[in-house]
Amino acid sequence: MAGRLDLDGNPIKPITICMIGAGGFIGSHLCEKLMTETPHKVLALDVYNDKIKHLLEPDTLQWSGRIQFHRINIKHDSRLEGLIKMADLTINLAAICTPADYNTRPLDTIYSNFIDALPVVKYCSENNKRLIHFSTCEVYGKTIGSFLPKDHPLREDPDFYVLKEDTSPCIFGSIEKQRWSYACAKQLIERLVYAEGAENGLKFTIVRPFNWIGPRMDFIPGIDGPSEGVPRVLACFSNNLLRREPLKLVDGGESQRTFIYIKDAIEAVLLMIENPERANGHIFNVGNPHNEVTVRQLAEMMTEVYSKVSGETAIESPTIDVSSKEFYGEGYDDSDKRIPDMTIINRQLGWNPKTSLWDLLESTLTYQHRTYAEAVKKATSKPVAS
Ligand SMILES: NC(=O)c1ccc[n+]([C@@H]2O[C@H](COP(=O)([O-])OP(=O)(O)OC[C@H]3O[C@@H](n4cnc5c(N)ncnc54)[C@H](O)[C@@H]3O)[C@@H](O)[C@H]2O)c1
Ligand SMILES: O=C(O)[C@H]1O[C@H](OP(=O)(O)OP(=O)(O)OC[C@H]2O[C@@H](n3ccc(=O)[nH]c3=O)[C@H](O)[C@@H]2O)[C@H](O)[C@@H](O)[C@@H]1O
Repeated sequence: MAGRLDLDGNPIKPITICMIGAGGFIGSHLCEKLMTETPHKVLALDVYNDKIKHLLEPDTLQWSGRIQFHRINIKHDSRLEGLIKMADLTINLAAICTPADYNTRPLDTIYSNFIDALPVVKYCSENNKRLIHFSTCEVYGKTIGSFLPKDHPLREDPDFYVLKEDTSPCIFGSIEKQRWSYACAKQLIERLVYAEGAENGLKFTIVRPFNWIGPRMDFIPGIDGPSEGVPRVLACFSNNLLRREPLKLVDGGESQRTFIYIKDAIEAVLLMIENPERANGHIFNVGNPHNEVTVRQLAEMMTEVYSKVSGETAIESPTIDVSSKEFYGEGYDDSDKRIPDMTIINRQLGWNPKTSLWDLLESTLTYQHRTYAEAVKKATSKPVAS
């Protein structure tokens, strides 16, 4: 760890980071990276800590003393400002960010992604502290190309679908399509952070993740989360595979996504943390433009990879079509395609993703199988109470 240098060859000084939402999927990987590869200290804030328990106990861990967990709900906790003041940098990850909530709990979604983030921005600005705020690729909404007729040649033109931080518009559906409550709240908090930078000199970086996936993402319904809960697609499909049920393709599984391995993405965040001069004032897409698939192709690939890692043959009909109304309820809508432009992050931080979709699914599904297969078997073999 000694002698670590930033991208300009300067020694990296140890800092204290106030990480809000540290107990979630991204937070747990970021804490792990910071503890194992850097000398930085983390004040880890969250309402849960199950996903970082392995970093907090026991006291003999080489980094004990460098990570401190604070069980705090930022909605209502007067300790928040003090913790931000104690740190050099605040990273805000806290949010409701599962699509099943956007149209069914729009108020909670808007409060979580906008109102609850306001004091964090304010305390950073007033106390002259640097902020890395987690937004989302969903702020781009739909592509311009999606409004062209299906067979229009311009749909093939990258100008009509590649998403660029500084030039692409944000295109959402109508208000009754409540799916966009999340994207719209994230867009407004981005605008607020940006304005604090412009008017009051806040040093900020905004991250727009494009479908980061890997171990510890969300939960498996009925095992470590509610039976009726609907997590993001990786966990939905993992759950179906573990239970030997068909994978559900919403509206035919035609939407396209680019998936990036969490460990590649965390490398990008570490570069932002340790190169403030290069990261401040920027909005960064963080994704893997080479890993594009339709959701149907993702289902097929996950089925194949899961068979390989579990040694179980796939079921006879591995997928089933469901309507979005049936799966998510009224007010659902979707992003059609998400290809991140990588020019800015490449220029500022020299970062590129490495892991192919096949490889990242292989390591992630190996983890899912090892972590959940026994528990699912037990849960499904329980006799039904009469
Ligand atoms: N995973 C992705 O690919 C992805 C993509 C786009 C955007 N993001 C954004 O990145 C951030 C982190 O995402 P994630 O995938 O780790 O989600 P996650 O749900 O796993 O983590 C969010 C964490 O924030 C905590 N939290 C929520 N509200 C809180 C509150 N009021 N007080 C304290 N803690 C609170 C939750 O308990 C949770 O542990 C979110 O802002 C999300 O919108 C993630
Ligand atoms: O991860 C991201 O970058 C962002 O996008 C996600 O949104 P989305 O990609 O639509 O969410 P997923 O639940 O991962 O769904 C991906 C696609 O799979 C489909 N899906 C999902 C679950 C399922 O069982 N079947 C299925 O076909 C969805 O309809 C959607 O088209 C979430 O909004 C956020 O976590 C985040 O901000």
